[in-house]
Amino acid sequence: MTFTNIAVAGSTGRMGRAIMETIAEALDMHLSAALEQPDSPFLAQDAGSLIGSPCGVTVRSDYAEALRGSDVLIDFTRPAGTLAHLEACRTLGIKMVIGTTGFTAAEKALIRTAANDIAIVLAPNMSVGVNVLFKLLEVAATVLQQDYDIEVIEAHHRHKVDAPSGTALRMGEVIADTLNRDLSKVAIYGREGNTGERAADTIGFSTIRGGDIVGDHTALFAGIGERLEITHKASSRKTFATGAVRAARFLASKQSGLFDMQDVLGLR
Ligand SMILES: NC(=O)C1=CN([C@@H]2O[C@H](COP(=O)(O)OP(=O)(O)OC[C@H]3O[C@@H](n4cnc5c(N)ncnc54)[C@H](OP(=O)(O)O)[C@@H]3O)[C@@H](O)[C@H]2O)C=CC1
Ligand SMILES: O=C(O)C1=N[C@H](C(=O)O)C[C@H](O)C1
Repeated sequence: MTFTNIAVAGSTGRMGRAIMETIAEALDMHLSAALEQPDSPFLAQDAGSLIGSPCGVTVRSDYAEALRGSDVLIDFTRPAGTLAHLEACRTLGIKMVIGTTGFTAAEKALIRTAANDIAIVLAPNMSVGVNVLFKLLEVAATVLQQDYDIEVIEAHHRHKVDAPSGTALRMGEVIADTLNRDLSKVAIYGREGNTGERAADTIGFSTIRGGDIVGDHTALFAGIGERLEITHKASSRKTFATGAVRAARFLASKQSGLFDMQDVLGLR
């Protein structure tokens, strides 16, 4: 059997640990590098010891050097970190699975450009359930059209730093695209004070942060006399980590191009 050498960025973070656990369970994957920031207290420690199975791969911050010999980098960090790793991967010809959220439009354009040279999967949510939810939103928006007011509600743990979540924003994009609306013009990010009546065609976003909520997302279609709610609740980060490793496998046959989980799961 041939192994795919996987490097993990943000390796000591919540997702980094879940991804290293999933790699450790996979028969066709090998952890080749574990990356962290230069001030990380985990530098030089065995990355496997963080998940209870030492593996001889130490946590390193010299990413341009540490990445040599890897086939794919799985990156769940922050936009600044991902963009630094992107340049190194482009130089070294290493493919990327990017789960980081919170990119600006300009930052997403940088990722799109890099995908001319390397194959990249970029997705704000790697769970199968959320990617099915995106398809359900297309059906709901197509049938319900402008007679229903649309709101996206998301809830996450107290440590999350970006809002609305990348998944909520993608839900808004899917709905807006289906209805031929421009999300940048119709999105309402929270309401306060004397807001006036709800404007038709807007898509509202509400954010909840608290405790250890892994990730809940609801699309609400509120009409007259009824409302439809489509909800996904993640109860473990394992679902995202499994999706990320599946995305790394998908990239084996790709040399360049930008893909998302709809491509990986055959939902396009
Ligand atoms: N696509 C998906 O399915 C999912 C996406 N996410 C996204 O993944 C990202 C990470 O989430 P989570 O694991 O919970 O976050 P954590 O804060 O637990 O982990 C982030 C890790 O990245 C490191 N990091 C932060 N900034 C940089 C940088 N500039 N360069 C290199 N490394 C950096 C952190 O190091 P340090 O601790 O030293 O700051 C930490 O180890 C978020 O954007 C989140 O929204 C999360 C879950 C699922
Ligand atoms: O930060 C998180 O935790 C998550 N972030 C992703 C997002 O912003 O959509 C996906 C998931 O809901 C967990």
